Amino acid sequence: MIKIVKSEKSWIESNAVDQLKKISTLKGIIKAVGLPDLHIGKTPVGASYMTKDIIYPHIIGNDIGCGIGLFSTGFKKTKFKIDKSVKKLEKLDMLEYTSDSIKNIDFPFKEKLGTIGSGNHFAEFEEVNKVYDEKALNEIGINKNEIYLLVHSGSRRYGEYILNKYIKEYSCQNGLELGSDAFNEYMNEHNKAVEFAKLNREIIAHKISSCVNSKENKKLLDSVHNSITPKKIQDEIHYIHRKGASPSDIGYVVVAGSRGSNSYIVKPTDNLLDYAFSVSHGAGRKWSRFGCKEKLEKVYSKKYVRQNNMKCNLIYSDKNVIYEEAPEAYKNIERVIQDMVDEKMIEVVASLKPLITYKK
Ligand SMILES: Nc1nc2c(ncn2[C@@H]2O[C@H](COP(=O)(O)O)[C@@H](O)[C@H]2O)c(=O)[nH]1
Ligand SMILES: [Mn+2]
Repeated sequence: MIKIVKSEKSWIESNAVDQLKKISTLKGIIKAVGLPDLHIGKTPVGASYMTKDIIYPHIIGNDIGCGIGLFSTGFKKTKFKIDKSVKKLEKLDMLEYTSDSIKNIDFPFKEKLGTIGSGNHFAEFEEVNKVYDEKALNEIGINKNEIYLLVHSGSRRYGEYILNKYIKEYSCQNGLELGSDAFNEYMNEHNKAVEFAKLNREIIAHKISSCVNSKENKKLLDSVHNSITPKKIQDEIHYIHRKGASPSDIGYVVVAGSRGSNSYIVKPTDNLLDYAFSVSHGAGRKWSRFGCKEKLEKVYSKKYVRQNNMKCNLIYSDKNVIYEEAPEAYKNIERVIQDMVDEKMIEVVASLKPLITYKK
């Protein structure tokens, strides 16, 4: 019932495993899976659960629909001017009202559409670093000589509003029973927040691409890592709760690394029932946000903050992200990927190298 994907070489903090074990005791939880990026959170991140006849909104938390999208830019590697793009992006204010394009959209909190949000949410220009499966890359529509845009963001205040409403009205531990009004209302709002978050990533990609005068902005991949999704298994509907976990049943997904490491495009194996149809969504935190500044302040020079050893440029407004979202605060992405390859959960398609990370 509980499965932790881990090898002798990888590290998962015991507190996160304890958190996962506690959640697995909730009524109706059939399966609880800790993926290689498992780490502590309000509920553990990097986890996936399968339930029947009941759902638990607090497990997936407030950022309903958070996910990762990959977009084309049309820039050839050789033509992409990093310094020029950095200068343009430094002047971009994502909080500025988006445009007439969202005028007719009917969503609560729609003024937040097109904003990235704080913490580890980002938009990042990538070059294809290493190709492992050329055929798969062609199938996705990726040209190894071009530049791509990775966007990680969610439903902003909308998801938070939905979760707070359900926490106030219902007990987290009791969950919402299938067939109840609360279940139907939550799922209805949850599905809208998932759509909101997807649209948000598209608008962010459009704004960033326009800012650097890209001529193309096609969505190639998109995966949601915080959601509750129905899944038919042997004619019975189950509910997959993913908290910082990507679906294994939608085709190719991106597993994010950090702004100081590669990210990976992977192909999940078919029918990962034992893993609640999920794979890792990222590297996962090694350090909690608290304490990062103390650990890194004396080590980082001003120059290194702007451009790290991967030569990735950082654009930020909140100084705290320098430390709290530092590459050092995350686990080793190569280990996370290898653990999933060894477990036969994924095949690697390509790695992406970060060039510019925008966190404003
Ligand atoms: N390529 C980048 N990946 C990053 C960056 N900051 C964080 N991350 C990765 O994203 C996941 C997703 O986080 P979550 O909030 O949804 O749990 C995280 O585990 C990191 O591996 C970045 O700047 N660039
Ligand atoms: Mn996220």
